[in-house]
Amino acid sequence: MSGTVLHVGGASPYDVVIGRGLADRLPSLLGDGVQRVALLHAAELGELVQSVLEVLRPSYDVLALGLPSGEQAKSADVAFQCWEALGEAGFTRSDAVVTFGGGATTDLGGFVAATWLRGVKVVHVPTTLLAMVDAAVGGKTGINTGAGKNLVGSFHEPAGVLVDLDTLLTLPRDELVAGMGEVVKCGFIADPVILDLVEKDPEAATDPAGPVLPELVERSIKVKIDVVVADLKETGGSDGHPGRETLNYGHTMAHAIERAEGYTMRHGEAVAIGCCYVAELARLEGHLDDATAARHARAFGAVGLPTTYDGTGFDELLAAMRVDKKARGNTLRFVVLDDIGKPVVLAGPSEENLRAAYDVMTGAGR
Ligand SMILES: NC(=O)c1ccc[n+]([C@@H]2O[C@H](COP(=O)([O-])OP(=O)(O)OC[C@H]3O[C@@H](n4cnc5c(N)ncnc54)[C@H](O)[C@@H]3O)[C@@H](O)[C@H]2O)c1
Ligand SMILES: O=C(O)C(=O)C[C@@H](O)[C@H](O)[C@H](O)COP(=O)(O)O
Ligand SMILES: [Zn+2]
Repeated sequence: MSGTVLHVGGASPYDVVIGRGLADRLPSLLGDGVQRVALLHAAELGELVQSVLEVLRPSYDVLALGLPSGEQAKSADVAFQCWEALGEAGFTRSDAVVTFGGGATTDLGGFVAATWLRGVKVVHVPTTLLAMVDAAVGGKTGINTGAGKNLVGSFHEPAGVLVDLDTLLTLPRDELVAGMGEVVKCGFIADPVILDLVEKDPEAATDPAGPVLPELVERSIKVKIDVVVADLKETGGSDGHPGRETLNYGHTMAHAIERAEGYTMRHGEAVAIGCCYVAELARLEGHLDDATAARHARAFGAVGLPTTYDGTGFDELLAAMRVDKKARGNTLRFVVLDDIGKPVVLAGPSEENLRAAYDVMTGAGR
C-alpha cells in the first residue's frame, strides 16, 4: 500500500495517511457501517472535489455541501445551515462527515460532526499545507464569535486523516507560505531539524513537487501527534510542561491580530508575527537568549512570512489577548521558550515588557 501511515494513539486512535494520489484510501478510513457521507468542502475547490466524489459515490449516499471561502466558513450561521441539511437528509449516528479543504473547512466540518447527534464520525482530507500539518490532526474544532477566534468549539477526534500531497499543487503560493508559519512553529517548539531544513534552502522547503516539503509535513505532523497524545484536551502537561498549550506558541498575539484585521490576514502569517512577538517577550522576561529570539525573524522571514506588524494599537491587541483561552481571570498566560524545544508557561508578564515587545513588533522598538 502506498503512503506513510502515522498512528495517533489514545482513547480514540486513528491513522494519518500521507502520500500522493490517495483519494481511494478514503473508504478504509471511514470504516464499516457508514451508509451516508456528508462531504463538507470549500466551495471554490469544485474541480478537486470531483476526485473525492468519484471515490465516494459508488459506495455511499453522498450529500455534498459547498462552504464559503476561508474564515467565513467558521460561523454559527454556516454550522446551522449544515445541521439543517443533515437533518433534511436524515443523517443518523452511523453516517459520517468528510471534510475537504483548508483549516477553516476542517474546523467547521469537525465542529458540525462533533455536534450533530452529539457526535458522528469525521474523516478530514486537508488540502492546504496548514491544514495538513496542523488543523486536521488532534481533534480541535471551532468557530469564531464577535469576541474572538475559535471561542466556540469542542475536541472531536477524526476517525482518520488523508494527507494527499498532490492537492498542494493547486494551492496558491501565498497559502502555501502561510502554512509554513505552523511548520516553522513546530521547529521552534520541538524539532530543530525543521528549522535547519527551512533555513538551508527556503525554495526547496516550499516546493510542493519536491522532496523537502513532504519531509517537513511528516516532521510537523509528528510534533503535533506527540503533543496531542500526551494532552488531548489541553489540561496541562506534567513537571511544568505546558502540554497541548505548546501548540499555541505565538497564537496569543496571532489571534488578536487576526481579530483586529477582521480575519483578512492569513492565520499562518499571523502565527509567524505572533511567534516573533512572543520570542521577544520571552527575551525581555529572561527566558530566551538574544540569538534564539533573533532566529525567529530569520526562520519565518526566510520563506517570505511577515515578522512585524504595525496595523493596530497596543491597547486593542492587549484587550483581544485577554480573551485567549490560555488566560485565567485577569492573568494573561503565554507559551514561551527557554530554548528551542523547551516550552514553558509565562503567566502574568509585566505590562512594560508586553508593550516593549509590541514596540519591537511594530518596528519602533529597536
Ligand atoms: N483545529 C486546529 O488545530 C487548527 C490548527 C491550525 C489552524 N486552524 C485554523 O485553520 C484555519 C486556517 O486554515 P488554512 O490556512 O488552511 O486556510 P483556509 O482554510 O482559509 O484556506 C485558505 C484558502 O485556500 C483555498 N484552498 C484550500 N485548498 C486548496 C487547494 N488545494 N488548491 C487551491 N486552493 C485551496 C481555500 O478554499 C481558501 O480560500 C484558521 O481558521 C485556523 O484557526 C485550526
Ligand atoms: O492544536 C492545538 O492545540 C493548537 O493550538 C494548534 C493551533 O495552531 C491552532 O491554530 C488552534 O486552533 C489554536 O487553538 P485555540 O485553542 O487557541 O483556538
Ligand atoms: Zn494555528
